[in-house]
Amino acid sequence: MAFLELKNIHKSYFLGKEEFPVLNGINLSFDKGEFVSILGESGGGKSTLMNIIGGLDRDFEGAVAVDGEVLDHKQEKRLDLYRRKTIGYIFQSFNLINYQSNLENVMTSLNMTALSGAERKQRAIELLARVGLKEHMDKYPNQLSGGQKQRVAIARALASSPDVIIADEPTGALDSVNTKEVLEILESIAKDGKLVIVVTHSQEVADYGTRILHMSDGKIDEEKTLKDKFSNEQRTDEILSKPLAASTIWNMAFDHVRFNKLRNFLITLGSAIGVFSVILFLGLGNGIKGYINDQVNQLANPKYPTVMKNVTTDSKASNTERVQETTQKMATDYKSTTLSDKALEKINNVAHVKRVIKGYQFSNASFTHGKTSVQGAQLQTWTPAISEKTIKAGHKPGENEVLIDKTFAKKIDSNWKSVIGKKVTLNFMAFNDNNTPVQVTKTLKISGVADGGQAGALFSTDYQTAKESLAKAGAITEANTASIAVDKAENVKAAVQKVNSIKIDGKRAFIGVSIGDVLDTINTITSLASYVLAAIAGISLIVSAIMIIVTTYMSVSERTKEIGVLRALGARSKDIRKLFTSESLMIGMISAIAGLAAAYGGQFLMNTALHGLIKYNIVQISFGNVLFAIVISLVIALVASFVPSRKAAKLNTIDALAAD
Ligand SMILES: Nc1ncnc2c1ncn2[C@@H]1O[C@H](COP(=O)(O)OP(=O)(O)OP(=O)(O)O)[C@@H](O)[C@H]1O
Repeated sequence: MAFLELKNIHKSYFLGKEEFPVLNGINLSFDKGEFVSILGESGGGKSTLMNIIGGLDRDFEGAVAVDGEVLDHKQEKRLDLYRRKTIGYIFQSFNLINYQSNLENVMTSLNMTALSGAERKQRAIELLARVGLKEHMDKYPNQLSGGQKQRVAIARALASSPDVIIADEPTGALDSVNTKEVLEILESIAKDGKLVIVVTHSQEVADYGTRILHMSDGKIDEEKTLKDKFSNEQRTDEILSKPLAASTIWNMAFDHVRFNKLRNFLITLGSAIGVFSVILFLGLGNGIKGYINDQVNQLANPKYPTVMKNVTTDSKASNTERVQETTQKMATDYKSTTLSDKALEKINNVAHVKRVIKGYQFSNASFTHGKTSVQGAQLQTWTPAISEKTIKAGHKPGENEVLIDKTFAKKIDSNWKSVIGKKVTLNFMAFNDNNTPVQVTKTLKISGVADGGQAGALFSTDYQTAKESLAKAGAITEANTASIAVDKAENVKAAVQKVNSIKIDGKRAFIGVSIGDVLDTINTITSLASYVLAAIAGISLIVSAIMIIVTTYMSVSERTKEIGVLRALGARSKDIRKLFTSESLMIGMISAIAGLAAAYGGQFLMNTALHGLIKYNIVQISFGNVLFAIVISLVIALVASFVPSRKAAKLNTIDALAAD
């Protein structure tokens, strides 16, 4: 039984409906150890026949049997394996991969075998030595002569130790010296017990073989045996074949990214700028949020929410609107805004509330020291809700004492700390039981100086002192504000909710506000602003996606021939898809890393520059931001390469090999 048999092969090409028969019933048998030349006029169908034998063409009638088994051309997987294991291809135009060294070109075929990494390398070096090119193994194909290139191609074709070597015009591009050398190598391959089939126009080349077949009109019209076939003894160097490993595909993609340095650098730069700006804006959002939180927490103790009387009837009103209405009412209908002891008792009974601290709040107070005065200040009584961190000198107010704002202290004396112990006169308007305004005046000793920072001026007195002053002026002494001490920070929200749900006479009685609520609102606004800015910056990521699409398309069309070669070597269609996807992913990953590095650089510069001003790191890139940058870059790369990489995978191998 012959090793390779062609049974009644028919093949036609169609132009529209018109049929052009090329092969008209070919019946041939080949054995191992043969060196068969196929001669024939141009256009006679020799290459077409080779593509069928080589497992590149599946669209024909008839059968190809190897070792007695008929190949099922419908099974792509089976054909991939057949090309990988049984067939070695040598082309007229060498078809070496130009961004791989000669050694790597041979390794590409060996990477589809089960040999270990070290074994592959050793075999590649041995094969290059066999074709006389060991010392050229680290060169690239464009650094070799035509003859040398063809010898690298032969080494590659032999790499997986296939049983059949198909060579389509292997010496067509070579001079007579190189032709002879190549023919000698091909003959030695046949002597090793392999089947060598060579398509040629040259009688001289044909005469080198053991048998000549002549093709005419799609048929074998002449057959001549020149000498006995060489030994066809069973080879001992059979190598198990294996599909390309993901790591190999990744390495090939990396080699190609490196080969096209400038182009890939520019795309990476574009994408990295997108990642950089998005991440910097998100980091800035985090920083601003953190800064505001920090400022607010320096001002107020989150464990002490504030309570005012609710006077709003509109059930849909927000707490901010309610506070506004109560504050306004304090100036027109003061009595309606006071908190009776009985009402406050209800708050005291709420779970997690430890105690209720009564207080006052008056707007439009004035403070006078000698000729220096401040008008329209907000006065409040000291409560633990105010953070002691706000006190920059001195202490909180005790009996007949006042804590004044730093700006006012500076007006009194540029050495502002020296104002402590001095006297100021406090004046403000309160109301009596008839809602008639009464003037309250009190001279107080300055106990300390406070700084309200971004939140505004801070003036506070002791509650008892304020109460006595109100009583002396005949004004209402009931509290108009209160702070509640909650046992634990995590219970604040629940306690405030409960306070807000208390009803007296069927109406909502209180407005409880915690710093957490205020911060929630601020944080929402800040996040929103930073997301909007990041989204605007993100437009550049869309541009980078388009760039990746364009380059992947360019890459596919530039590398069409390479795709054909890889397929002829036995790479699967999904390997080709993975190759292009890996390349995009690599560019996406490098862009993400470069963009992140730049964003961290920007963070460092901005924080260093602004630290003197605000004593806070205003850009804070979080781990979540980093993760987001990486994920978004990879997703963009994946989406952008989706169509082009599929296009590459679907290319017809024969057409791809014929590409210029
Ligand atoms: N993809 C195709 N579509 C249509 N016709 C084709 C296609 N490929 C080849 N042909 C035609 O089939 C015939 C055989 O082509 P083939 O390349 O097999 O000939 P060949 O004997 O190898 O020629 P040459 O010696 O010039 O390389 C030619 O007439 C060619 O025009």
